[in-house]
Amino acid sequence: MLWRWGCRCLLRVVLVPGPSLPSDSRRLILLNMRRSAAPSQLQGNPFKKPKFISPARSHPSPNEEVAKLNSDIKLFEVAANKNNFLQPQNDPRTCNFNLPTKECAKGINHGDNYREKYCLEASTKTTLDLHHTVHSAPKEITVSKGQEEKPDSLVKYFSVVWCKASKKKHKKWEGDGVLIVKGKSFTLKDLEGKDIGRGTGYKLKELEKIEEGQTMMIGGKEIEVMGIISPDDFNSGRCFQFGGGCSAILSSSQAAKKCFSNPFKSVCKLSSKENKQNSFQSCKPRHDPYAPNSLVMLRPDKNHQWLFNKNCFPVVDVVIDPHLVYYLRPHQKEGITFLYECVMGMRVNGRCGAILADEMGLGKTLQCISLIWTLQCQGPYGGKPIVKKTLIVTPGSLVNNWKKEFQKWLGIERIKIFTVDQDHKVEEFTKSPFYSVLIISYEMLLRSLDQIKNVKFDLLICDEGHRLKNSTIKTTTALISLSCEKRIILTGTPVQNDLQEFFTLIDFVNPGILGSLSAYRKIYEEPIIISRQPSASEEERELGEQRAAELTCLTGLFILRRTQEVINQYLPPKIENVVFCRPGALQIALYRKLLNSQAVRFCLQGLLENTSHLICIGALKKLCNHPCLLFGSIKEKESNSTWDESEERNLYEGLMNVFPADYNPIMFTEEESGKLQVLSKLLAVIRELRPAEKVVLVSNYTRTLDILQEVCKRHGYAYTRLDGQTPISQRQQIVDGFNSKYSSDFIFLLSSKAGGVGLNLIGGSHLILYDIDWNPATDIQAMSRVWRDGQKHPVHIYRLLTTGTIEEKIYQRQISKQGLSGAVVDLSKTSDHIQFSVEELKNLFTLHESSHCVTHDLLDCECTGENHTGLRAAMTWIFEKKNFFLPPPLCF
Ligand SMILES: Nc1ncnc2c1ncn2[C@@H]1O[C@H](COP(=O)(O)OP(=O)(O)OP(=O)(O)O)[C@@H](O)[C@H]1O
Ligand SMILES: [Mg+2]
Repeated sequence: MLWRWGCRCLLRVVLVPGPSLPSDSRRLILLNMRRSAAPSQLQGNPFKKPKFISPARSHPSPNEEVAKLNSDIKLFEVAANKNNFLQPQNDPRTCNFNLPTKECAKGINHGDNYREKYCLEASTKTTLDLHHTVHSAPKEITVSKGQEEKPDSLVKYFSVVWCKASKKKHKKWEGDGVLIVKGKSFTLKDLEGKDIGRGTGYKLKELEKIEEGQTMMIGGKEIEVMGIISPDDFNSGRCFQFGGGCSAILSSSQAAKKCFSNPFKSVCKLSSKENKQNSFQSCKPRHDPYAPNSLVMLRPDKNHQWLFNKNCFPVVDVVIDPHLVYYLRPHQKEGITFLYECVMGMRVNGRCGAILADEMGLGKTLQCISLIWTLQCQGPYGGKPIVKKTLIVTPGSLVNNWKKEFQKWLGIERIKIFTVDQDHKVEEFTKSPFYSVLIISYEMLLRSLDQIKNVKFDLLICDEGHRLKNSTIKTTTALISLSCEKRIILTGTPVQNDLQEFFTLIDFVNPGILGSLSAYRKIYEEPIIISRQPSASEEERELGEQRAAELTCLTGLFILRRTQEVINQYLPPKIENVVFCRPGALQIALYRKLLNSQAVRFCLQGLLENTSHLICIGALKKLCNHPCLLFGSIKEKESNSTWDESEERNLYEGLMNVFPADYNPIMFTEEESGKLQVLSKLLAVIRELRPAEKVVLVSNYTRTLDILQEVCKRHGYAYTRLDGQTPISQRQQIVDGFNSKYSSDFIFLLSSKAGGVGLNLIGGSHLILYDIDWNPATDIQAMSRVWRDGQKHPVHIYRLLTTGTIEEKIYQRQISKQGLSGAVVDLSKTSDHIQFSVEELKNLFTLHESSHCVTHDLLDCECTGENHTGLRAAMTWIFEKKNFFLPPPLCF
């Protein structure tokens, strides 16, 4: 027997197989609810067992029952029958059961079999049955570890209702709960996962006998057992069914199925003459859905129509403008289809949010522009446009880039864009009916929030939206306060395995879908984090993994991430070089001194505050970039009044004596830093061998950029610079200038933290990462600035690392943790918070002086790093004194 709970009524739906039933061997029987006091019963709790109805027994006919129901339920039934959504779950791709099936309309291109691919992709991640409200009624109490185990390890799960113990005849149940019985003890949890009762020492026999319908007194609470929960439903967290998330997804499975209406045929009769005329005019799709290569969006199913087509307009195909389709890559067509279905509420019923987390350079901007243009001109109901006004919020440096992209793909006539800057205020936009798209930076948004709130935006796009991962920052609260329902986050850098940040992003696009934060913590975050700790038991590990898989599955419906591989074929080759540079003599002396400082020794003994090691790490990183940076920091600190008590004093003690007595940081030399020396020669090689090519030089620190700028000046290289201080209004101009073939700039100095995201720097084909970040995503972000659509030359990436130092250790950590950026769609990978054990700190705070590349040694690779071709060979040759090691890329 399969059963499910109706989505918005006090009724249960029971599906009974039987020989005399219709073709799909099942029918729906709608039962009146047995009781209604507990909250879940008002919303529908699938883990409450409905009254069993034997297939052989006679029931009231479905028709009789249906007659009692409201139209909502009728629709539910019809949709169910039509779409066969209650089919047995033989398909291993159960996780994606909710996804729309392949279009039925022959000859219409609905996006390159996207759904099939998506299904397969996700199915490799988890085999969980998302369609959790449809499952076999449990036959017997399930035991988690096999019947033959000791009774103490037997675990059973029950859905219950509970109230405080009382002698009243008519109980008023206070809530639903989950009862976990393990050996002689039990735990009672509410549906937010919180423990509300515990007990131990019960008679084993009594606990073993618990069955459905039984009432019991435990831990001062009276409970009634409503049903048995399978270990799988408990482990995945589905039994908690909180926050409406599950029911939303449940409904979508009914909704998102196949098309059923002819695009040219009205679904219902329109009464007035005027309506008929309107419908006649707008009945035709804007573009021909049958034209070759046309890209047609999924037609709304009956459930969607019932919800959103109250006026019974005819259903019209929504077809992407062929002018755009001509340029779209296959993954972009899929992306547009995905975004359309999300914002139209076709994927998760009643939720219109999406996260497009494609890797950098995949053209998220074009996908959004195509969506906006489509929704602004078309809609599935009578062709009526879905969106009038769109708000795009983006980092300041990208405001004009968005405008440029609109113009690039749609010209200046089709759509009117307003960008906010110093001279163009939001008022201008609000007063004019002329503009349909407002592009604003996050900073300006905060300043103009009141005016923005007065405009009714139908679509909100947050570019580089990972910055919204912190729910307490002003920008996030400001954006949450906007009433717009259709919300899209664009990010090439998805959240790095922080489950709380992940929640914030999800909750922003689809508010409430994961329930309250406290429930989310109990049901997902805690078990997942516990499972990742080395001390986790096998049971905890399994629970955590299953909860992670379920979370991935739930959110996978509205998160899409593709990797750069999908555009590799359109791009020139990319050659990545990791250049290990030997530190200079001064650097080595200072490094040794720092490692011998009291601060570092205390850190290793665990005697200092948590953050102290970060100060030590910061000092070592500065030193690797150039000793003059460390010199500057010490001088600055010395003049500070708190210097005497500060931890830095312990770190820097005696360091000044290592510098030459007359050391002047302004007069720094290249020889003092191994990396700077290599950089200077590398620039010379590029200049000599590839005079027409340009270089993007990236650092995380503005002070380091100052040094690099000075090097440019000394060598007479024309340069341009973009960092956090660059006024937003000038940023696009600087980027355009560098990208122009007429520009004489040889070098683009870029602060990766301040301006790395989203920029197109295809004018440069060499990118040098002068320093390394803990987070590999920051480096990948920077690299993606040059290796993207529009790049004409083969791209060379050089990552400079100081041999034997902390930089190598960070790099090793990066390569061992690479792949984490997939975290947004695969949360089951380990956490990457920077928490160091004393062992790790010991490793970090060691200088390896004898090796020319510790990372290479670790690989046990025999190569000498000498057999290079092309530019790499030239580099090796031109350098008179080989103060670097360049292993072949395949080494790593
Ligand atoms: N189909 C296409 N054909 C040619 N060029 C394209 C196509 N799609 C995108 N581009 C170009 O590729 C470049 C990168 O696109 P875009 O800036 O949208 O990437 P992105 O996904 O937003 O990356 P990031 O995460 O770095 O911001 C842009 O110059 C854009 O015009
Ligand atoms: Mg972008």
